[in-house]
Amino acid sequence: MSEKPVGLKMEKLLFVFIMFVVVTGLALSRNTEYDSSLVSEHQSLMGQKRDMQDQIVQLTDRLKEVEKMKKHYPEVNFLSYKDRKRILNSNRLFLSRSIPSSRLITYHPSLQVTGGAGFVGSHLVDALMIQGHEVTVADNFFTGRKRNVEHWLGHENFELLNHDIVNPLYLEVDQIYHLASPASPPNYMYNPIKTIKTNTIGTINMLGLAKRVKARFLMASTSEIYGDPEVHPQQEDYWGNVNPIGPRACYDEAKRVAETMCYAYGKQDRVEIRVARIFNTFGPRMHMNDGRVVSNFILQALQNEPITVYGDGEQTRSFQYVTDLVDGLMNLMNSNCTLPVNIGNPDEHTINDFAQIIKRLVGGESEIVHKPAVEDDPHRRRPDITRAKQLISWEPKVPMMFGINKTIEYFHQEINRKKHSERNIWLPEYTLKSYDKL
Ligand SMILES: O=c1ccn([C@@H]2O[C@H](COP(=O)(O)OP(=O)(O)O[C@H]3OC[C@@H](O)[C@H](O)[C@H]3O)[C@@H](O)[C@H]2O)c(=O)[nH]1
Repeated sequence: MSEKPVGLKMEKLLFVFIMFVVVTGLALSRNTEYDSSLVSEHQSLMGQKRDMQDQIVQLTDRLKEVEKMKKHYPEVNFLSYKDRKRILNSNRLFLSRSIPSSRLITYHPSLQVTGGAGFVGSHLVDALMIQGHEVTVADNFFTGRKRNVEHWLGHENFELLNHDIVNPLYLEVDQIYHLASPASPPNYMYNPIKTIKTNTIGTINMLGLAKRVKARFLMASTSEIYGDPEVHPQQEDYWGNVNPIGPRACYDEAKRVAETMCYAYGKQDRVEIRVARIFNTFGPRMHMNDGRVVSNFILQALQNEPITVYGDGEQTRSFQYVTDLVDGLMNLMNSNCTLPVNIGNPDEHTINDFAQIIKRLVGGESEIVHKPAVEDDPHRRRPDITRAKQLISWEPKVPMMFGINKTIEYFHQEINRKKHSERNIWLPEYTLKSYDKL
């Protein structure tokens, strides 16, 4: 056996040692890299976690805000589809070839209130909604306001259409409350032609709709059809005393012809009609610029301005609170009575008395002043409500002082509004309890 030289052995040993060092070094360096990549991965995960936690906090805050904004509707009665008299044939409108498809409205409410965003209309909407009906409002916002029905927007039983009834409207309804028209003398005199069109063409359109879908139709007529009455109190069979070319004629005569059209459709086309002759009415949600005596006097007294009595103030009016009127309209609609019915409170006052009452209830420094008399202003007005009592079991319940105080409260809030966000939404005065009998 040949002996390897020592130098060669040493070389080998050195080589093995170097290899050992190199391999170990490599292995060690790989471990370190592995560890550092784990650390950076961990750090990035922690970063993501923090981001997500921030996002969760932000989302939770937003959810809380949304919860705050969530609409809470007044509680409404639940009526089955059967009780709602809902029309079930959802294709019925589409089968009619005479209706342009752009005009088709594909849902099927059971009640329609024209002028439903107005003062009286919006209170009626409240009552019908709380009873559990599906209500469609058609309003052109000439004197109505979205705010009056804002508390129902988005409710599944409610629909609001920006629609002027001077144009035809096609939808499927069981009952039509036709209230659309300016009602305050300054408003209806401001645009007499529009007032005439709304009450004539608009009424024809709505009667046409009632005829097509076999809906019952209630016409909101007025005590003004009696004109400056020569009979006192006014019974429904009094024919009235109207100046056909005076400044009030656009309203008085248009409402008279609207009544005539109702009875013509009733006779010729068997439309089920109801006619309410509405006497002076007041309450919350009257417009600040309404111009009628109740809102004028309250606003003047609240702002310490002179209370303006037109003429000698010895003319009389009988004032009803709006919820009484709404009850009367619904009683009439659901009765068998096809005769015109006075809906008003026979509690009669001179305008001078009325100015004193408002001044006393509001307080303040206002003086009562007299302004020139209004042309053709009726001298006396008081409803005879015998027919309403007998045929629709209705009479007013709300004492005038109670109603006036509520109206003062409303106008007080209204004049103290400083920002648009202060909505002054007058919530429904009806609750489910009002309809215990349902
Ligand atoms: O600031 C005012 C406003 C009105 N008045 C008087 O108060 C009386 C009532 O006037 P309103 O304007 O409130 O109402 P009117 O009775 O003239 O008409 C009303 O009648 C019944 C409804 O159908 C209508 O809402 C409306 O036409 C009138 O004699 C009027 O001249 C004032 O003395 N001062």
